[in-house]
Amino acid sequence: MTRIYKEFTFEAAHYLPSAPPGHRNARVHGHSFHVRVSIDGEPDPETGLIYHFDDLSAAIADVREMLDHQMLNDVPGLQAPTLEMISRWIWEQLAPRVPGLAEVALSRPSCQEGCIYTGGSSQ
Ligand SMILES: Nc1nc2c(c(=O)[nH]1)N=C([C@H](O)[C@H](O)COP(=O)(O)OP(=O)(O)OP(=O)(O)O)CN2
Ligand SMILES: [Zn+2]
Repeated sequence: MTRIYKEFTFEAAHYLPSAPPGHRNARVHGHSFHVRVSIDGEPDPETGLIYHFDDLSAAIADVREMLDHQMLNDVPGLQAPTLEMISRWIWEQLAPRVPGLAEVALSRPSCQEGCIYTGGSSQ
């Protein structure tokens, strides 16, 4: 198995509805997010490609457009925009059009924290 990946960044605002009133996480604030999207597979013997980066870039651009400079809480499906939920949401957008999707790794470099979603159970 071979893994390829593409990275992108976006800036967005959010608040955490679960935070207690008055807590700083309950107030609207912004973050810079970094995302790495990974695909597993075997290179096609003819082309040498698992999946063309141009196709991955096109799928990522559509997802980025929905997140960049947005209020994440207003994005359908992101009413609780934690790293856990955003990484899962990115997976759900990409999975129908990216064969072999293996991992969505989302981080906030300024906070030294992140989340890795690899699909599977929603429990
Ligand atoms: N398990 C999780 N815990 C928290 C999340 C999360 O997504 N998953 N998110 C938050 C808030 O978004 C909060 O803004 C993050 O706060 P913090 O870790 O304190 O980082 P900073 O506010 O210091 O980030 P800066 O960008 O450096 O200001 C809380 N918990
Ligand atoms: Zn935050």
